[in-house]
Amino acid sequence: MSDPARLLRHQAYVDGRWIDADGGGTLEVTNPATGEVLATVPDMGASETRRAIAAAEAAMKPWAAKTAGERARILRRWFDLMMSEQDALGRLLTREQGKSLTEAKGEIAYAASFIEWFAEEGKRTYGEVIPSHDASKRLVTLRQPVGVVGAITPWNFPAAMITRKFGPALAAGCAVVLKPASQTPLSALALAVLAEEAGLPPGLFNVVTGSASAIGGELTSNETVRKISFTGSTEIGRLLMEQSSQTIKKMSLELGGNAPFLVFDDADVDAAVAGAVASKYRNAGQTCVCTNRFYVQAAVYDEFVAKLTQATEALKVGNGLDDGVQIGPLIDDKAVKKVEEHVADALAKGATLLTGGERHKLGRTFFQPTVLSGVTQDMQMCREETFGPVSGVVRFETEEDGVALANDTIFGLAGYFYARDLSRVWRVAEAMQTGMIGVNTGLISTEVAPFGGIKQSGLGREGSSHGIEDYLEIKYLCMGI
Ligand SMILES: O=CCCC(=O)O
Repeated sequence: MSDPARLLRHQAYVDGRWIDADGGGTLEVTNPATGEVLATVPDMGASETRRAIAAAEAAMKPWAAKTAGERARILRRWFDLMMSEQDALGRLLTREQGKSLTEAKGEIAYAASFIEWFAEEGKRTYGEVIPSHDASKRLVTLRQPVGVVGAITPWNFPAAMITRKFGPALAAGCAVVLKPASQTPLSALALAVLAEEAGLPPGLFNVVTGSASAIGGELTSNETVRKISFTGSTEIGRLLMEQSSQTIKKMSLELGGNAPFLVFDDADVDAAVAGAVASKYRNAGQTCVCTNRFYVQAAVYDEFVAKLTQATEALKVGNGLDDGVQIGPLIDDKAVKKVEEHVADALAKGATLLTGGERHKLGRTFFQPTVLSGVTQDMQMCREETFGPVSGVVRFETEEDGVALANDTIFGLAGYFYARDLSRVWRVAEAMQTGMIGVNTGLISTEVAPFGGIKQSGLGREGSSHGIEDYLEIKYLCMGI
């Protein structure tokens, strides 16, 4: 096993060099489970970002000129290194983010899977020969890399949200400037260490740490950047879209969700409870596809609520590095305050607390896994993402009512439902307004399927054979013969 210290970097990575901020400023990265300062990273801004963009532009030309197979071989080495360092990367991720080590190591495998998948997909970016409208002309399309990409990634998946963008971008022949979340830059820097060791040429993978507004402002206004790929809140996505409108950039936005989870009266309730726990409590409820609202049909409501409460009470809360822990701390105090606000709002409007409801006795940002029944659509927890370990359950009567409640939101990322009647399964799947649906399952994420939302949950798809499209432009050639 390698020395884990080699993966813990205190400098940003630009043009193949490890560098400090121009002004020497730094930001602390802390462990949310203990408060320990893990490292400091450079507090950079617009000028360092501009240099990273220039380096990316220069690096992209020879990279795009390579064959897809040549690019794939380097990406494959990066994948292999990530998998051989799965334990060290997972531990670092748990320490900066808080999720359990089992989930963190799972995230590393998930992150690596995007590199492996897109290394191969890069070989299949076919053009077309179009049957011509004119006997003296031949029509052909090429697919070419979009250009320099600005990527902005969140703290809840500090590794996988990076590779889900870098995998297709690099495979397509692009170069990327990344602004990782300030709470979790260490995984990003560790990935850069491994990319360098894999032989990725300098300038293709740049990590600029520091001020979100200054770095984001430069990425969105700089003409060299031809695409922004962002995962985070709808509010910030809107701002980035507005800022990018001046230079008309291509946008991939994976934004907020408010995922409904419906249980119909023909469902296998035990399976629904297992799916509910998997979907709701993943990463302590801090996942954009985590269930946010439960809707349960009247006939199975009491049984579902009782079993969900029992399963929730059995969850082990603690430091993600400790054995058997399933729920780690929330990312920061602001996150806990939002959860508290949603619980207080629900109770004030008539919901019933069945378990949890408060900060955990472990202190810091730990919160008790919570279940509330008698939740209604006007409560904050049905209107916006709670992003914490809180299950609010709403009762509904008819299938139409359930679907209408599920669709009553500006968001449309993921949705889930449990039902056994085949006609109902098709009706509900077609009627639900989300980009992804888990039917009789609470886990849907994989590199081989298209991930993304509709409505105000975003634009574009990541992962799958579609995920590389966003990093390619179609060029049409009309050839007179
Ligand atoms: O929270 C964002 C993404 C989570 C996932 O890919 O399942």
